[in-house]
Amino acid sequence: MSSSSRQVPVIVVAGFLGAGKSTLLNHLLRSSGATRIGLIINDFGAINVDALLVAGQVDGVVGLGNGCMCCTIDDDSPDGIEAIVRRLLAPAAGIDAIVIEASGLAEPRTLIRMVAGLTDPRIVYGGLVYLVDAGGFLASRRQHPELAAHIRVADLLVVNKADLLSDKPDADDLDRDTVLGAIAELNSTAPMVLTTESVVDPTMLFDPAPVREDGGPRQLSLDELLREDAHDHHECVDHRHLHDEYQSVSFQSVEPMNPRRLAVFLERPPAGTYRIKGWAHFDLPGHRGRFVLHAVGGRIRIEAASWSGEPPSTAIVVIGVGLDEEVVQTELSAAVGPDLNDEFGILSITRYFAAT
Ligand SMILES: Nc1nc2c(ncn2[C@@H]2O[C@H](COP(=O)(O)OP(=O)(O)OP(=O)(O)O)[C@@H](O)[C@H]2O)c(=O)[nH]1
Repeated sequence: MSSSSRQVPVIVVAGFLGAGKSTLLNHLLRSSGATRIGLIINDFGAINVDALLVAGQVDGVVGLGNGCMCCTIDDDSPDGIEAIVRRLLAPAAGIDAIVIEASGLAEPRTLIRMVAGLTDPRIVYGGLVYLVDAGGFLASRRQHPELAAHIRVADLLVVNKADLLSDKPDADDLDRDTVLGAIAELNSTAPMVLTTESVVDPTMLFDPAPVREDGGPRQLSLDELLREDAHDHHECVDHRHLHDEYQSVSFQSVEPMNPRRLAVFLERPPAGTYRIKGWAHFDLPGHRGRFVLHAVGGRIRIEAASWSGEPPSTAIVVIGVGLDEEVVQTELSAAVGPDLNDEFGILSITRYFAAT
């Protein structure tokens, strides 16, 4: 159990592909002071990019790759959620809160049921925090009406990427009032915080008190969910989840990449691509570090990072609908091998460095 005798809250962080869930975890890890957070990170691709990027920075990270945990986790297995939570609760770990980052395609209701169904008396369900990409929300919702149901079950709505919203009359999908109004209409009871870089006050997540208030909207929504007939794994058979439509293709190379050709891949990815994430190494003079790559609905961001003692390599996961795996592999393979005469090729990558 944790250093205190309180129950450890288990918080689920969900949200569509690229909304800012990992950014939120990183923010929590940096800003939670003495609170020790245990992380369970589920990723859709065969390479668990999110967990690999967090592991090494903190203890208590468990990665669950290759499929949404809402369908692939077997509760009774040694790798089941119950067993993982129990491991994190070992007294030596001194964990005060457990945060589960769901894959961007997970079904939040199933995750809530999964956590609420945990029997260990040392934990308490800490609520569903749902991240929304403010810039992509209206378009994603048109494509996936089921996102409305995800927002309805949230206990805390984090509307992230506020920097992409605009007050200009011709802002269309980026119009601030329209976006916020559409989200509020779906869930008027959950508190909504508008953020950039997922900067949320950690006390909004780690105070478990609101969940125990009888009769509050959180408790009611949980009760309703628990009463629903379609239970546990049967739900995966009976219902279509977002991830039924999506595929992921994973690419790895130990050979350095060609920055210019990789930038073209990110800018003009194969048909059906929505999300690209991972890291690359270019092994060029002055640019031998890790380049963390992100593309969400066509928006590209690249960050410089270190290898933290790992051997340099490239690992990229491409997620989308109707992806042709062979095309993805062929195009990424064609971007292997730097051109040492292309002195300025790296600029096609560094131009996407996030302004900080
Ligand atoms: N413009 C902008 N980009 C952001 C903001 N917050 C996060 N991002 C970027 O959005 C991209 C996706 O962020 P992640 O935190 O990896 O998103 P995620 O929800 O974990 O992604 P998946 O796990 O793939 O679903 C990254 O490039 C982030 O740097 C923000 O407030 N504004």
